[in-house]
Amino acid sequence: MALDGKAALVTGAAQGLGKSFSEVLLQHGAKVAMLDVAEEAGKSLKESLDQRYGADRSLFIPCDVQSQQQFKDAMQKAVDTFGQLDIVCNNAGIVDERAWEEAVSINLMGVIRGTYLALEHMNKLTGGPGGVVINVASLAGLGPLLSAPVYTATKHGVVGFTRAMADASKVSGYGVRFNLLCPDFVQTNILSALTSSLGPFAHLRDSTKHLMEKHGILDVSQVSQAFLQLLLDQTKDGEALMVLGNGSQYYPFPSLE
Ligand SMILES: NC(=O)C1=CN([C@@H]2O[C@H](COP(=O)(O)OP(=O)(O)OC[C@H]3O[C@@H](n4cnc5c(N)ncnc54)[C@H](O)[C@@H]3O)[C@@H](O)[C@H]2O)C=CC1
Ligand SMILES: CCCCCC(=O)CC\C=C/C=C/C=C/[C@@H](O)[C@@H](O)CCCC(=O)O
Repeated sequence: MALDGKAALVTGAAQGLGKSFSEVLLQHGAKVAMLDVAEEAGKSLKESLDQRYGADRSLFIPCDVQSQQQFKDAMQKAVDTFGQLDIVCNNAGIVDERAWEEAVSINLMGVIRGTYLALEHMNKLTGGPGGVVINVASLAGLGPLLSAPVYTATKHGVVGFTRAMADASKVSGYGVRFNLLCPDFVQTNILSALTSSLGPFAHLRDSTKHLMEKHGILDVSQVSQAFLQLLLDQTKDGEALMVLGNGSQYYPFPSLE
């Protein structure tokens, strides 16, 4: 299978998109370390996956991506268990326009933390095997959502950071590729909790609901198939794959050179 012998780590893996990414990785032969703060959901998922794929193919590690020590220890445990890491998906994220510092801490700082920790283990200049990092942004990382300005900021930050890391890696010779997944609306807990997530911008929820009606709502399986497409295309580096109701397409970033 396409990912035989590969070892992956996914954050926010216990539910929603991260759960779907973990299942696709296992279906295609990879071993997966699943990190999440949702311990019960994570343990339940691990039990289910053990039945389908065997206990040695996956690992659930309770981890808050806001904690440097927890994230460092979790990634080290994954490397100790699987021998190395070839794939890291920084997926964990929230929408919370009231507790906006937490949204920045998870959505942006957590992605930066996971990217830097992944590079520590993958960097060919320091004896690593190389690899690929896929950071989960959003269409809100490419265009603003007026009902969620901080969420928009975190996702725009993930886009800019990931593209800069791809360029830095190419010039430095790290042997690590960095790409972005930018899904449209997807039916997960984030969408279900939307009305309570917008804080001072809740009066603008109808604008986003109209956008959801216009764009449609994706199933997690549509996004995880795009995740696999991005993962398997080794020509992609510094690219953003948009996942839309009518298919997936790479965002045409303008050249500023
Ligand atoms: N659902 C949607 O419409 C879209 C979601 N996204 C992004 O996809 C990613 C996954 O979100 P969904 O699966 O939709 O939401 P979800 O709420 O179903 O799953 C998010 C997972 O992340 C975990 N998590 C939250 N904070 C964490 C932390 N501090 N440390 C570790 N794990 C943590 C949660 O426990 C949960 O299992 C997020 O980055 C989100 O911004 C992007 C575009 C669209
Ligand atoms: C706040 C809900 C976030 C839900 C999780 C997501 O990341 C979904 C993002 C999906 C689509 C985002 C589209 C952004 C479009 C903008 O470029 C602009 O066209 C929208 C203008 C209207 C508006 O701001 O509502």
